[in-house]
Amino acid sequence: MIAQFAEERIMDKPLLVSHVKKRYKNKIAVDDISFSTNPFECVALLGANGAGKTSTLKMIHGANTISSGKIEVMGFDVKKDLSTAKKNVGIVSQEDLLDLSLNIYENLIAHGLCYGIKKAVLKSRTEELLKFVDLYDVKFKEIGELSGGMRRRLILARALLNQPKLIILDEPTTGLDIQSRHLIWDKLLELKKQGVSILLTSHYMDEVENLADRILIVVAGKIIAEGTKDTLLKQYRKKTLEEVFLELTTKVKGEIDV
Ligand SMILES: Nc1ncnc2c1ncn2[C@@H]1O[C@H](COP(=O)(O)OP(=O)(O)OP(=O)(O)O)[C@@H](O)[C@H]1O
Repeated sequence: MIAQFAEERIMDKPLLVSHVKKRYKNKIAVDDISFSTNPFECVALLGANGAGKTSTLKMIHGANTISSGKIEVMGFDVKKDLSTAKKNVGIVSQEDLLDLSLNIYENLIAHGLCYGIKKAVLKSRTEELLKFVDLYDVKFKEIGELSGGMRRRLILARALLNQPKLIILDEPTTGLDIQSRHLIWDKLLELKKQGVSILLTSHYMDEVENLADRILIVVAGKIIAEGTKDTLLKQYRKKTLEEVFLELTTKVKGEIDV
C-alpha cells in the first residue's frame, strides 16, 4: 500500500487553495481562485494554453511564490512552512529534471536521500515503487535509453517516494502513445483507490473523463465552471465535455478580448 491511510489520520482536505492570485510583473496569471481536493478524489484543471494552470500548480509546490491568498497542503501553510508542505506532496511536473548520469534505480535513491528518507526504508520503498510503475525489470537502464512513457512512469515513482497523500500532475501524458497513457491512467486510478488525492492539468478530454471526479474550467486565471462531467453536461446542455469546454472558453475568452 503506497499511502498508509489505515494507520494515519485522514485529512479532510489534502489541498486547500483560497483566494489565490499570481502576478508576473503586470500580468495577472491566476486571478483569485479557490478550490480544494478530497482524499480518494481526482480533480482536473482544464484550460487553454496560458489559462494559468501551471502557475497554479507551481504555487502549490513552491516553485512559484504566491502573490496573495493562501494554500495549505495537508494542513501546512505553503507560505509559512514550505519545506513541510513539500514533503507532503508528490509532483509530476512538465520539466522532469532527471539526472542523466544516473540510471533509473539511482535516480530514485538520490531523490529519496534528498528527501531525508532513511537508507533501509528507501531501498525497499524504491523496489516496491519500481514494481508499481512496471520498471522493475529495467531498473538499471540509463535515462537516455528510456521511452517517453518509461520516463513519465519513473517521474511518477519519484513523486511517490515520500508517500504523499496528495499528488499533482502537470499534463502527465502529453506526447505519449495510447498504451503508455493507459498505463499511467491505471496507476493513477490505483492510487486514487488507495485514498490519494490527485490534482492534474490536461488538454486531453479523454484523460479528464477517465480520471477526474471533478473538473474545474479555468479561463484567464479564473475558475469559471466546476462540476462532475455529468453536471457540466447538464448545466450547459451539451453532449460532450469538449463541447462544454469550447463553449465556455470561446465565449469567455471573447468577452475578455473585447
Ligand atoms: N515566469 C513567468 N513570467 C511571466 N509570465 C509568465 C510566467 N509564467 C507564465 N507566465 C504567463 O502567465 C500566463 C499563465 O501561464 P501558465 O503557464 O500558468 O498557463 P497554462 O494554463 O499552464 O498554459 P499551458 O496549457 O500552455 O501549459 C500566461 O500568459 C504566461 O505567458
